[in-house]
Amino acid sequence: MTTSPNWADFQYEIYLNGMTGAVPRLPTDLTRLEELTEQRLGPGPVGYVAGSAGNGSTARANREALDRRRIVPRMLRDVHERDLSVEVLGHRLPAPLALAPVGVLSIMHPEGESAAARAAAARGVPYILSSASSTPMEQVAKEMGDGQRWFQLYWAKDRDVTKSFLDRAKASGFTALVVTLDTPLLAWRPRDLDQAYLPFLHGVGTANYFSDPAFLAGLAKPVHEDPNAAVMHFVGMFADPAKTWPDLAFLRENWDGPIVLKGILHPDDARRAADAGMDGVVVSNHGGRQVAGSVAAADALPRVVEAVGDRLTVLFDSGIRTGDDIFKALALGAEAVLVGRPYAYGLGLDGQAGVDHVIRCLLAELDLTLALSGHAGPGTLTPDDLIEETA
Ligand SMILES: Cc1cc2nc3c(=O)[nH]c(=O)nc-3n(C[C@H](O)[C@H](O)[C@H](O)COP(=O)(O)O)c2cc1C
Ligand SMILES: O=C(O)C(=O)c1ccccc1
Repeated sequence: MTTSPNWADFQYEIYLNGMTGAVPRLPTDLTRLEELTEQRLGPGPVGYVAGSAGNGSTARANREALDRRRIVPRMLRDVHERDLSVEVLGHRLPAPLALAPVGVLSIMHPEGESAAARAAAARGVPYILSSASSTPMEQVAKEMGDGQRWFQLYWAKDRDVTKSFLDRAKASGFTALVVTLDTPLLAWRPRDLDQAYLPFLHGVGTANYFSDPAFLAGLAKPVHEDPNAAVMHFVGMFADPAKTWPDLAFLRENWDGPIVLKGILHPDDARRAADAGMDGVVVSNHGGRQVAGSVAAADALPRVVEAVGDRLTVLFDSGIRTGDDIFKALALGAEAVLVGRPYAYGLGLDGQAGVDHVIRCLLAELDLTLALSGHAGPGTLTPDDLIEETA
């Protein structure tokens, strides 16, 4: 009995459609989406999505660390029936994939996070809604039906706002909480600086705040009377560089479901997460958008898995672009991966259908890579399935 769809069927579907002359609306090599999106949407919004910290070396290192690891395929291991499903945080997922929290998605498409969330829900893939979404969480939740939803928390300075977000997320059916720790400040991002472009200064990505009673209580005037003051209030409070490990107790007390800390790169921080009663970590450097010169996420992953793999759920993101990238992250010990920019570009190019395309390409390619490498599912992957090339 398989609990997961046959993801590789997408390949047959494409070739069958080709018999009537149809080709996919978007490229199946997802690394081409960034350039296409830039051609269609122009440099402003795409610059924000594609941009990273400093001179881009962290984002490049993320790719190099995945590329440097090569798969060693095994033969004659009966892979005719495959199941990509995995158990993550007490839920069975149809594949080891979730959509990463990406804020301000209305700069990519008018339906923004709602369209991405619907695409994820339709494939059974968890959607992690950003605190900085363009649409209030209640609305996005409603559009997801019974799709799995996790809420990403930007841990605000103001306790009342944080508490209010947690209560709203709970009431809207979000099951897991993903707390992003690597963005207590926005990093030095030259592409945004050179364009002097930050979406939320234009009121994009503030919907959860501007619809929040605790946030609104801190404003002297209603948002429509003084939108600039509201934006400045958001900028001053959306994150808090003064937070320390003991502060996690507040989140643990106010959230019943699993809590995952996002942005963990050091094994000692992973151990502290476990000691603080957290349920998981996302090994991530925010897609290279925060610390310029940071360790590549895939290079940090094995040490974190070694430190806490037996105690915590270890997830991974930063640089995943293909099915074989997912294979590699799983072989290094991640239980599932998140993908960020590729689905944002899919959204920009073709709305919900574009996000669906990205999900199907990634999982079809993962399925085929597993099969061709001698694996009927993620469960048999080990670090031994990779070799690391030396320069
Ligand atoms: C445009 C953009 C906005 C993002 N917004 C958030 C956010 O609101 N919260 C968060 O935790 N991470 C955010 N991230 C980081 C992603 O969750 C994820 O860590 C990263 O995109 C993974 O790398 P990848 O883009 O190479 O897949 C954002 C990333 C991008 C590209
Ligand atoms: O741009 C980002 O990477 C990000 O995480 C963010 C932070 C604040 C608002 C929107 C997105």
